[in-house]
Amino acid sequence: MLVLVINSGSSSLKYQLRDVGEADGGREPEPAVLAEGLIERIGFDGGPADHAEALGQVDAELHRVLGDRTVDAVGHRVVHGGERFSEPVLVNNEITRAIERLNPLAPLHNPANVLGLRAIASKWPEMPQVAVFDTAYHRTIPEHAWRYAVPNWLYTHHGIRRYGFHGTSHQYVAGRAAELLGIAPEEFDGVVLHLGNGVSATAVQGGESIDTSMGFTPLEGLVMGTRSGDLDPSILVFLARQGHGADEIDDLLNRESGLKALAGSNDMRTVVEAAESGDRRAQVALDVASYRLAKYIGGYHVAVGGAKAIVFTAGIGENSAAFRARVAARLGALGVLLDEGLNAVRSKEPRTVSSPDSAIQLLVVPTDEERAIAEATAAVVRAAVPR
Ligand SMILES: Nc1ncnc2c1ncn2[C@@H]1O[C@H](COP(=O)(O)OP(=O)(O)O)[C@@H](O)[C@H]1O
Ligand SMILES: CC(=O)OP(=O)(O)O
Ligand SMILES: [Mg+2]
Repeated sequence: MLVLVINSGSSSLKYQLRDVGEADGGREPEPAVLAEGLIERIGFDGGPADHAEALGQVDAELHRVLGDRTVDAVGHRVVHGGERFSEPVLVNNEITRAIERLNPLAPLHNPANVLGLRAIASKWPEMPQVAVFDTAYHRTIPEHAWRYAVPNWLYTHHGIRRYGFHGTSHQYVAGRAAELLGIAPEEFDGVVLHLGNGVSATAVQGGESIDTSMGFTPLEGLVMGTRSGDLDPSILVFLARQGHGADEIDDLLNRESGLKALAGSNDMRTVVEAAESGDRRAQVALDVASYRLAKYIGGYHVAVGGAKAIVFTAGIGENSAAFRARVAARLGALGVLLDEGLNAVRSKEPRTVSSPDSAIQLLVVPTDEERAIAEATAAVVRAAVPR
């Protein structure tokens, strides 16, 4: 089945065309990537006017690759699924409107996801479309972990609770980690660290998410490329009283904070290089980021009743041996021992980077959100349209 995977951002559209094989009882072979690309500057000078025009460009590229074969289904990454969506769903107008109603909860992501859904529906009205939600995997988080200690109307009226994000990645990576350990996914107890531009950690028990560091929005939790993560909420009140507006505070915490604020760059490669050549701000940035992460790992080790593995994934987790080493060095109290030789190996394969004496295994498992979305899309469409 040919599945087009769409990850729409507010001014960008990432796509990938995958050929997903029929499940034959065993593990599916990895779906082949037939085409992929990124269209940027949507709505800006030099770029396409809107998402519909961007899709026209994708269509032209697909024609070139496919000849007279056609796309069978489209799978979308949708960041916020609220409380309603705990599984990937086949999209219709009502579902699209339900996703649109969640726009205020993820203003950076969901409006673009809705544009993508509508653009495809008007271009290919008969095309089956599936929404795969970042929040879905975290629907198993128990109330003691998702509830904020605030008056209940904030929840009942505004949906203010913790949702969690990057779920497609956390679920995929937890499954691959279980495979590497030689156990079933339902037997996996561990901590998954998605360290990309956005950063989140998830406590996984029995293969399910039981806690995660992002909350009501993807701002809570760890230090990220440009996001602050946790801070005292009174800081916002203080800034508001000083006359800073909501948009300015939003910008400050979402786009001007994190590594960018601490070290002058949101790119981990640049920060590590600067730290290694003696830049003190960069060293402090790495200390803050790795210390905060180590505290979450300790907390989640307790939450899952003893982690069997700590798993690194995404751009930084997969590629930055230096950052992994800094995190591991702070986990001595858990009996964690990094193998420096294994940690230095560059590879695209899931692998162990701890020494055999480590009390908890350290794993590196490359994530593949597009693959997970393509496979989920194919499964939903096959179940809905039996052949
Ligand atoms: N070889 C590398 N060494 C260190 N950091 C890397 C490397 N490659 C990518 N990164 C870091 O990964 C981060 C981006 O992660 P990624 O998962 O691609 O983000 P996103 O998908 O959220 O845009 C950046 O901080 C980047 O510096
Ligand atoms: C939800 C989120 O933070 O996504 P990203 O890391 O792609 O920004
Ligand atoms: Mg990412």
